[in-house]
Amino acid sequence: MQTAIIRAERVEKYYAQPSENRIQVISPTDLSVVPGEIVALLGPSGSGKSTLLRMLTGLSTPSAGQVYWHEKPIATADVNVSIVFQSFALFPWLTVLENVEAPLKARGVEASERRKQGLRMLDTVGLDGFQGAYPKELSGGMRQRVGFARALVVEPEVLFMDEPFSALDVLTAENLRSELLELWQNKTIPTQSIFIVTHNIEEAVLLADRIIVLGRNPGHIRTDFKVGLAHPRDRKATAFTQLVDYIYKVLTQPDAKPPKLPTTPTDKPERKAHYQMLPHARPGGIAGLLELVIDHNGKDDIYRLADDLGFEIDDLLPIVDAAQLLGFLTVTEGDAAITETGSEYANSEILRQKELFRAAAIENVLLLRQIVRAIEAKSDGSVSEEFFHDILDEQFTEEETVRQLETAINWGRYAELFDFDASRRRFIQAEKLVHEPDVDDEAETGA
Ligand SMILES: Nc1ncnc2c1ncn2[C@@H]1O[C@H](COP(=O)(O)OP(=O)(O)OP(=O)(O)O)[C@@H](O)[C@H]1O
Repeated sequence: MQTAIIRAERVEKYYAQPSENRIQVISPTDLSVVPGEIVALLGPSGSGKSTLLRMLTGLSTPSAGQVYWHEKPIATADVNVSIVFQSFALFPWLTVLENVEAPLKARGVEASERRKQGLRMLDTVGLDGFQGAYPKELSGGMRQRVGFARALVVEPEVLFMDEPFSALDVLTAENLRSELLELWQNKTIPTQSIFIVTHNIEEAVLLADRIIVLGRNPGHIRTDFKVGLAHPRDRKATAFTQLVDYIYKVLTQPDAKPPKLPTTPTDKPERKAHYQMLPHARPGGIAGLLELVIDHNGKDDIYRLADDLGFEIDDLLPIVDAAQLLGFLTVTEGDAAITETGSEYANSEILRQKELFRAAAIENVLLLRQIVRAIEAKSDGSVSEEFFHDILDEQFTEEETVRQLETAINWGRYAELFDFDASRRRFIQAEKLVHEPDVDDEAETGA
């Protein structure tokens, strides 16, 4: 067992809320970064990837638990890490060389030595000749090269990267990725370990020796496994695509225990949320996806569907999730297959579609069921949004609570389960559910 450079022990993060409640963003988590590996951290938006990265670097203090740097509490240790950011985060008023020298200056390195090391690093990342340029004169790819040079010039023991390639076009990203890998494999840089946060599953499988997938609400490790593929990796190789499919599967089934991997992942017990997380998808989008799956003979690989649609997988996943939640789609081994109800839904005319959606929503979505029950239980047939806000607030962040309610309103209105009075922020009975001739609008608004 290798000694960890960084070791997080039961780290947690929560944020205070205006109300008394606090929002837990990371649940107690153990995680070690050991020498000789590239670790990729994947997870859906909001699962706490950046939060975890910030705690591991010492930029942010855990609310509970401890991070150790070579077994010393990180706050008291002489930490040698660098971070490359998605947004490059360069100083626009400094030249390329001055940007690269900045961290050396902060460490008190003398001017001529700074210049020497800065120029050498610019050379390493392919930017020799650009030392006098300003960031605005450079392309995105070159700016990120400056970002790398600035991070690497201090010879960090661990190099952290937060989505370093996602602001770049596909070809530039590919190019920069393989150059980084080359620097690492040839040991041109003395960095002991690289920790990369990414949204891109293929990127993780291309680069990483170990992949960690986070789940959310609150953030927790769903699976943490080694990637046994030799470099250079071939995206078309079966072992590669199997691994990509496996990770899609883990990500598209947030409530399932991660399945067995082609290699052996360390499965962690899965936590069950009281309320499922409603995926933020619109009914129209769900119907569109189902039609597409039908066009593909009722079954297709999610990854290929995203490709065909020109969608980022992150944009498609909520729609897939929603269709799955409603029982219109099943996802197995990264393949989405339409169910009988899903097929009927996609092929029906609008009123029948609404009926099917209504039945599926009531059956499968706790929040919608509760809203309908609450409206039915109230003599005035209306209930305030605040009531559900307070309940959801216990489980989700403020931002997510608002989004959950927005999605619930959208689905509930579409399915005619209820209506929503936006001026009074109240859920009200849907027109068509009002059977009593004497219950009119006035009675409703008088509540
Ligand atoms: N200062 C803060 N106060 C309250 N909540 C916060 C704060 N910072 C982050 N959060 C919440 O913590 C959760 C995790 O955020 P984080 O940025 O770490 O996630 P992420 O996985 O990196 O997301 P993304 O992939 O979208 O960048 C989110 O729900 C976010 O809204």
